[in-house]
Amino acid sequence: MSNPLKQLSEAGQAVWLDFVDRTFMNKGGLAKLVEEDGLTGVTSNPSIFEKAIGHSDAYDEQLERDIAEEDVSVETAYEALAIADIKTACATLRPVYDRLGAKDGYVSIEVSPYLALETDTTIAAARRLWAEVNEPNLMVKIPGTAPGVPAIQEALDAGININVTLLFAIDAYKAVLEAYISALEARVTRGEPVDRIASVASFFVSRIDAVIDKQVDERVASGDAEAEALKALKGKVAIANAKLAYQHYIEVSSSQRWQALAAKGAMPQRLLWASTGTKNPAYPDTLYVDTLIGRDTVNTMPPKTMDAFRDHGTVANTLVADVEEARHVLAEVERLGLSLDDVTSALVEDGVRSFADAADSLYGAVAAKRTQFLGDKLAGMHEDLGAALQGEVEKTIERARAGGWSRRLWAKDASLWTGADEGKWLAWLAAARGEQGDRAQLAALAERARGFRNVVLLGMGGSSLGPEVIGLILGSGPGAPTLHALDSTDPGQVRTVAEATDPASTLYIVSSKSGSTMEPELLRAYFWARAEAVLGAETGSHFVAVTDPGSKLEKAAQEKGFSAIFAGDPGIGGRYSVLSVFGLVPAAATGVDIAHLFETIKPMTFSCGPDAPPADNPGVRLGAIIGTAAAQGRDKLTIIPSPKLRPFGAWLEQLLAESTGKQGKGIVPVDLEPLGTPDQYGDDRLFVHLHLEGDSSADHAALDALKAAGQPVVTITLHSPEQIGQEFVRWEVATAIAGAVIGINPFDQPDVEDAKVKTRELVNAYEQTGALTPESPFFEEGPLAFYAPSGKSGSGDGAAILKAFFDEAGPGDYIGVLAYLERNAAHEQAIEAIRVKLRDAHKVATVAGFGPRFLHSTGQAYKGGPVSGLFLEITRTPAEDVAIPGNKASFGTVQLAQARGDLDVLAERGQRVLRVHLTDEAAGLPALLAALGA
Ligand SMILES: O=P(O)(O)OC[C@H]1O[C@](O)(CO)[C@@H](O)[C@@H]1O
Repeated sequence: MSNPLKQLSEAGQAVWLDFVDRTFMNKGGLAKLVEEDGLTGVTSNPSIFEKAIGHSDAYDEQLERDIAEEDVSVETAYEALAIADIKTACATLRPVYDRLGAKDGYVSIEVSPYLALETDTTIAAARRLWAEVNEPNLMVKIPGTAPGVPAIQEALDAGININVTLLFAIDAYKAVLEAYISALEARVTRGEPVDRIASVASFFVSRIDAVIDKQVDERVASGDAEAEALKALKGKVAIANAKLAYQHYIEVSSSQRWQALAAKGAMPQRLLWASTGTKNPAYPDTLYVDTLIGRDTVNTMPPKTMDAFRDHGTVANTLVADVEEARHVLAEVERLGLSLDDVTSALVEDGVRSFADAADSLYGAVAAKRTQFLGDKLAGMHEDLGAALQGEVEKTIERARAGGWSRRLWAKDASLWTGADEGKWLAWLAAARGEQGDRAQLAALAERARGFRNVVLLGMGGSSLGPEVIGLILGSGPGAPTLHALDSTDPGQVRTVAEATDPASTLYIVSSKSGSTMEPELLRAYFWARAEAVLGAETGSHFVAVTDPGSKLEKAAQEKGFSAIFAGDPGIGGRYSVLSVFGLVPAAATGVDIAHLFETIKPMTFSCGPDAPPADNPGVRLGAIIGTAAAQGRDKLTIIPSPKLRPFGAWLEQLLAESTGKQGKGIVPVDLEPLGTPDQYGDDRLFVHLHLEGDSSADHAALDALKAAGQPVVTITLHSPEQIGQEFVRWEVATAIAGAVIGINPFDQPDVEDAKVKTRELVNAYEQTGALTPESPFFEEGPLAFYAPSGKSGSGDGAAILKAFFDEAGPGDYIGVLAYLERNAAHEQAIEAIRVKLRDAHKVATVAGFGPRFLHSTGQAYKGGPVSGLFLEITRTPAEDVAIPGNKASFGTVQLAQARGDLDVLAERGQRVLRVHLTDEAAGLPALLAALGA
């Protein structure tokens, strides 16, 4: 005996299934419905796939296979799963399609819900899905939003079957039917066939009642005078709305315009009742099927509704019954001020949002599985944040998800930050994909560099720190030269590099994005003269430049006959440039295999992609954590590296500090501060353990103790040192996102400039007068001379002055030791001792920098970031200075000018500062350590 579902088709209404699931289809569930219930179609949507893929392991095998190719994005991986299912469903329905001569037997797949409000990308997506599924009984589903309608028309015009989804309002449906007819007419005009183009208009039903009924209940509860009339509308409005939509369909079908198309074989665009599962348990479970039965329509049912209807549905020609009553219902809706227009437009918005939410959850599930399958190919991350911070982080992640931050980052949407020029500074995303740097030019350099023993890199900040990390962690390739990165004007340091590198066997890389930074200019003058004395006319062949097009350095390199000039991308700021030529040129010159580097990086770049929602996007997630921690007062990001990864912090410091430290906000990175016990820390820290698998250093136990004491710790695990390349990508994304959380532009560095200007003034004055502007210490003791900006001083002996200064440190403050000294092991040790002493005495974070290196890095945050610093600046009179060819000022003079300029600006910004000048280089530092008790 024919069951009610079958009777429906006999009454002219197609029964479709609003459900797809691989296991269900593999077990023959779909075929059974076709066979036994007369099913003639299938619809899917992002929520349906989310349920299927996100909550079962039926897709794991394919997913694991697909993402073995690591450059498969989450979206591509998801689509491959969905397309495979849709093809299976198309094959199951194909006999129906053939039997009915294309009148039915369709399977729908929806374009990405993120595109619901974009015409062009929707058209492109529809074309892509149509081509990829490549089955005549496919329908591509496009939301019938205002921007969707032109996309629908264009797709139909191109011969693609379309299921228009998310229709709630009769006017929206009218626009869609018009688009269908116009598309067919255009085809007829061009002499193209129209008899195989199918379309349905999916009119959503139950959601309307869900909203209206709620409004009715609220008004009744508030004692509305029209309570009875309002109550009479409950459960009626959605059906009335659908009935009147059908009346429009009948009207248009009988029009001459349609008849002309029908004569050419055009099939009607059927109304499809969607959202037909009953939401209100008080209503019959077959309500939205029983009441909407009519010819040339479709009802797509979730399995539960289908089972209910099969069991106890009633088939009658209800759709055209009681039309006057339907009109009355809608008139009542208006009379009672319920505004169906408002309800339906809100429902469209909700519908778009809820499909996007479902897609987020779906993409998140795919991204999480992807991470699982990538295993050790992807550096891992684990959080122990403590309940309070974790709760705040989850709120940020939800805000980021709802706001589409992963997508907006990659779309270079400046409104993610301050809406300034941020969009212009995101070319580092392409660099992360390995799209920067001419590989042939790099290979040629690598080949030529093999003839050298040393590579001397002259550059500051972003032009030196990344290459130095690569050089120190990955090392030189076999037979390739050794890297010496020089980012200082310290005469001792300049001399050390000069003495270690014979010009005859040295390749010099002068690296500056702007091409006008003072330090590389002076270093270039010095090393050029030194090389020229040995190499004469051959000097240029030992020099290469890396700089942005049109810079002063580019011009100088051309004039001097440098052997190569590598052009940077002006769309990348210095600190984000490591995977562009600024990092790749020194890496290639020292024999790093660039292709292999990007192979290693790839899993991270894809995992941080636009389609990986924040919770499952390693970069965005980390950004949410560090940004939220900073906003909650945990703004001292303390880097605890495995020994082999120690160099990474210098690069990370610049990235975090220069990007976020401005407008009195931001993150203060704390690098190379030895790990202490819980009692030595306040509640302003976030620890990041940069862990290299296999390292069993003592820090593990200390970190466990911190976690147990409630300090937040993020553990990042690299499975090999090579994965350091992945961390460049993760942290660049994280920093950009942290900028969005903190609410600043992470791509400018406004405060660095001020110190540069002050330094320039001092150096220029020196060039004219032969002396720096005079200054006098407020106190002298042996080899120590104490300076403070005007009006500030101290009393007692050196130890007392230092004590009084540091005693000002309170909770949340930090102490900075800014050493304008040679960066060498002995000085590093001395500074570490000072930091530990001060941290333990005052329970505050300590940072340190060698000047002028840190000026182009953390200096931005010290000047523009939180005004909670106490800075001890250490300068000295060098025992042996180094002259700079073509300049009156020596390196020692320039360095001192930089220190003074820096101190002035720090003081101007309200930071607390004290300078100790070592008048005797050898005796000074021990005397200072003694005065500090370190
Ligand atoms: O590559 P350039 O233009 O010489 O700049 C070096 C560094 O100086 C800074 O501009 C800060 O002074 C950094 O942002 C940059 O990385």
